[in-house]
Amino acid sequence: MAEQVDVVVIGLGVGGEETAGRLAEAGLNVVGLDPRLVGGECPYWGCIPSKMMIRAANLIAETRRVDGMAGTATVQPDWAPVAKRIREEATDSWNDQVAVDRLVKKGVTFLRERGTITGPRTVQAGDREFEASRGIVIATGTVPVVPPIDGLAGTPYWTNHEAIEADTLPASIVVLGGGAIGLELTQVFARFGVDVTLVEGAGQVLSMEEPESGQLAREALERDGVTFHTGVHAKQVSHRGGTFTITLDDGETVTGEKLLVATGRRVDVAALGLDQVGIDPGVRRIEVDEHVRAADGVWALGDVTGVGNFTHNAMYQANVAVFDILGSEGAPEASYHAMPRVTFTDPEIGAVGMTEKQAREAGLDVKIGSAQIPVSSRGWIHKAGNEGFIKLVVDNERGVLVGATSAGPTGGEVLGALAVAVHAAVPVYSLQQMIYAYPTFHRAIGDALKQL
Ligand SMILES: Cc1cc2nc3c(=O)[nH]c(=O)nc-3n(C[C@H](O)[C@H](O)[C@H](O)COP(=O)(O)OP(=O)(O)OC[C@H]3O[C@@H](n4cnc5c(N)ncnc54)[C@H](O)[C@@H]3O)c2cc1C
Ligand SMILES: NC(=O)c1ccc[n+]([C@@H]2O[C@H](COP(=O)([O-])OP(=O)(O)OC[C@H]3O[C@@H](n4cnc5c(N)ncnc54)[C@H](O)[C@@H]3O)[C@@H](O)[C@H]2O)c1
Repeated sequence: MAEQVDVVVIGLGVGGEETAGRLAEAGLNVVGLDPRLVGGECPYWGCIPSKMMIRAANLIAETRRVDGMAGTATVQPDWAPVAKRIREEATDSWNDQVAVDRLVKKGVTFLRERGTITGPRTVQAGDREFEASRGIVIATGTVPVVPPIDGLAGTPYWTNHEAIEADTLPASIVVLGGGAIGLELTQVFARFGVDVTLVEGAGQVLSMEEPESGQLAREALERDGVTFHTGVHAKQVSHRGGTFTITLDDGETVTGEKLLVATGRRVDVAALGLDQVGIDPGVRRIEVDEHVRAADGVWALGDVTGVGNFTHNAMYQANVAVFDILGSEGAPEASYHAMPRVTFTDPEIGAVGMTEKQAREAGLDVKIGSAQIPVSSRGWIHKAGNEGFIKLVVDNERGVLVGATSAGPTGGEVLGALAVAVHAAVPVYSLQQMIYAYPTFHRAIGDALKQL
């Protein structure tokens, strides 16, 4: 006999945890299910520990910049404090008791179980079944893509989990995939003295962003000693005597003590019972409308929707779902035209909205404005580590920005101003009349606007 509740949330990563907690605080009877850790990828194997690693790696790089600018400094990189901080401060050694207690305190019934949809409003969790009168929220995230490369399966390759959990670093590593995960971790490893070889199948790294961004990231990582192979795929992998040997499809071989597979993410919903609610179980992502509804009485949010694999998107969609489920007045409608994203390499590469290519493919009358950070006043003062640029993508017909990139020492922070401009469709004329504080990095936005 199914137990009666208001809402069942399947998956308690950042999106599901937020949704379950807020609905329970609003007085609904909520069941939250997750067989793994409450909080999901971001706090345990994603954003937070990886940014701790990046903070440490950037300290090393900044120290190396002292020479010639502020005296002399030497630094002896040591992974031990980084691993300790990740274990003790970020993840509690991958124990979610604090998060579970927080959720339960909000009133959520938490079960460490996998959820399976068994009917339009019913979910099985272990030996219990729940009937959710308001509906079901799917927030099951993604899992790493492991390409079907000959010999790869069965080898002790790393995904982001093993990379984040590493107590010690190898002498060398091959990184497969030059997206956000590949680039961020590659730079960390390289700055801690690991010999890194990065293999990217596309013609350049960070291929979804502006070509200038990929070029900038590559040059920065090459300065850190990274070797790149772009436009080639791994054809064969072997692991013998503690060494990975990867044969590429151009005939070259690369070797490393470890192999990190960072070739993207995929949804894993085949066994979720989506057919019970009229959704094809073979989907590559669960499509949602502006209220993040996926079907009658079903909401989906976060990475599983394929809108953008970012914590801020999961939180954004969670907010939309909460308002809709509660039937609140003035419920917000989701819009993704100003989706921000930041790759936390040094220089940081922030972007919002469309790239130039996407805008042209959308048939817009595109105009581009750009500025180089090293020749801006702040960039020139900054000197060592000042690489970066601003690129603005304008819809000339509407006279507004539809996209922008901000790369540089604080590229992710400077992005904030550009995100507002794209989000609110601030007229370019108005942006041109703004006063940009001197001498800030964000003042380069004003320089780029002068070209329009
Ligand atoms: C190395 C790395 C670095 C990252 N850095 C950033 C960053 O700096 N900024 C940023 O915005 N994003 C970053 N991300 C992405 C971010 O982690 C994700 O976008 C975010 O975690 C998505 O949240 P989610 O709730 O959709 O899914 P997840 O966090 O993946 O959580 C999904 C949960 O669902 C559970 N689940 C799956 N199936 C079931 C089922 N059938 N029943 C019950 N539970 C189930 C899983 O166990 C999991 O706990 C990073 C990711 C990685 C891997
Ligand atoms: N700072 C951030 O916000 C942040 C950081 C890390 C991850 N993330 C999110 O996590 C998700 C996963 O990150 P990711 O870097 O794994 O994925 P990604 O999709 O960003 O990049 C994967 C890369 O691997 C390449 N690739 C695919 N198959 C390959 C193969 N067989 N050989 C060589 N290269 C191959 C692709 O061309 C692509 O460049 C991303 O969607 C990202 O949004 C975000």
